[in-house]
Amino acid sequence: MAYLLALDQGTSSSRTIVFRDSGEIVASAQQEFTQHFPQPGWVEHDAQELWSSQLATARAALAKAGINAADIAALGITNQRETTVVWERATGRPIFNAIVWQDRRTEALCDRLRADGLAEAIRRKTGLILDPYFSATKLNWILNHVDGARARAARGELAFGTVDSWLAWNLTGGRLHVTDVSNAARTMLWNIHEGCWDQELLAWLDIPPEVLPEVHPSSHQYGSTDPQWLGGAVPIAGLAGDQQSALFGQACFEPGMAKNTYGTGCFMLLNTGTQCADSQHGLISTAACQSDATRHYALEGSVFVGGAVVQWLRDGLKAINSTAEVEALAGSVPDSGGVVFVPSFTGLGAPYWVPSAKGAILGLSRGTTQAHIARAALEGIAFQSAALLQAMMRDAATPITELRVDGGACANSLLLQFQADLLGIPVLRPQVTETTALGAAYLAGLATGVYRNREQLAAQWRVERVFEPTMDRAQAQERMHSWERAISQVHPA
Ligand SMILES: Nc1ncnc2c1ncn2[C@@H]1O[C@H](COP(=O)(O)OP(=O)(O)O)[C@@H](O)[C@H]1O
Ligand SMILES: O=P(O)(O)OC[C@H](O)CO
Repeated sequence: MAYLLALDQGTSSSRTIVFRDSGEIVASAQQEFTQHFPQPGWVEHDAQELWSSQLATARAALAKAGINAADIAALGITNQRETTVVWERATGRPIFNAIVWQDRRTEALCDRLRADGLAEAIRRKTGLILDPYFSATKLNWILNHVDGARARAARGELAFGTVDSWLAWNLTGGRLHVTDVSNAARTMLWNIHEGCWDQELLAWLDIPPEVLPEVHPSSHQYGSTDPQWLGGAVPIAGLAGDQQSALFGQACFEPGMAKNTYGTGCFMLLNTGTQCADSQHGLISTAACQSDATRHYALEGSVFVGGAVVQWLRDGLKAINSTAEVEALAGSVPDSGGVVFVPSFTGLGAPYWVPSAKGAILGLSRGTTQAHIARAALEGIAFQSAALLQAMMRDAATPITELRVDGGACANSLLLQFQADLLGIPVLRPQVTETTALGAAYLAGLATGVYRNREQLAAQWRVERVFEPTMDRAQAQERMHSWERAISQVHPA
């Protein structure tokens, strides 16, 4: 029996999980960190806090499991993607807060690139829709706004990385400046067809190549942790963006298999195999996890506010004391009473792509209570995900017959039942819903010989509950229409 350690650096919290090679959870530790909102539409994290909270949870998880570094076969890192860190190579100090994927400050730069007619060329090279979401414009912003950064970057004094790079750098005491294909694909600087940093993109985005990390497959022997951190050297053998990692952890290895992760945002990914699909319906193409020289791809729909709307019910509206309470509150009324909640607090992502959209609660009446709003908030998560699946079904070569789900908000059965009702296909919740972390553990285990192949991993996937659609299809369609009407009010065409 072997143990694998997964470091899962998410948007809302840092988490570490110790897995047995069977995929069973042995112990876990989690720590929230500060969200900084310096201006409307801006979202930042303190990169040092990301690292210190991640390290604290790694140590705590090992202690809870009663094991030490020598017992760990390998560790994998998975992370919130696109979030951009720039640090000094000499000192390891970040020169600015991490600019988080949700941050919209680079909208004007995106508009300029669009006006220059570059959106389509960027989409062809990267699979991405030109939007502030991705790292490139955030990196450009840091280089332009931090005193002296541009000159220092050109001299090779600065390193750029997504959060996986930043953690790998710190874990190895500054020996490794690396990332994997699934993270590189989110920067908008990586050519997903050729598998390389793209010189034209670097020129358009004004990024000096000196800042870039080395890129490897997601399952790869990257190096070892500095013994000072975990009490011994542990091989780092997996890096992956959290959503591609979840696709891997859900064992969606065959083309046509899809998963939706309900975390801070919602991310639906469909495996398209070795074919890079070209979406006609507002989805993006992205690199899936890679374990050898063969490139794999996924179609993705990204919803910027998913479970975060429940945090807003807790922290903003103060309708609940804990996120777990939302199910009981929403379940205390039979329906949303005509309320539709569009939770686009940080713009609308796929398939609409409206960076400037704001959230809205529509259909209020004298009878509306917090319970109706809570229910409409959960429905808003499901409506956004259903719009993604509809787009995916139109784009996909093969029909999607079921949806595997995971992430913090998938604990909510009311949400998943409504999701199945809207979609008209079964929604499958696995026994291990920490599939993001599991994917990273699997990638690390594959690179170090703990596992032989993907088939062995697929055999370990177990369902906990299947949510079958029960709603009449005409009613489901009418509900989707009410959602689309609300969207057109938030964002008049
Ligand atoms: N019972 C619940 N119902 C709905 N949402 C929930 C529930 N429990 C947690 N959440 C939401 O799930 C999110 C956390 O999920 P998680 O997968 O840990 O996110 P991340 O990886 O983005 O940090 C939070 O936004 C939280 O509000
Ligand atoms: O931290 P999560 O789970 O909300 O995931 C964030 C995504 O990676 C952003 O693209």
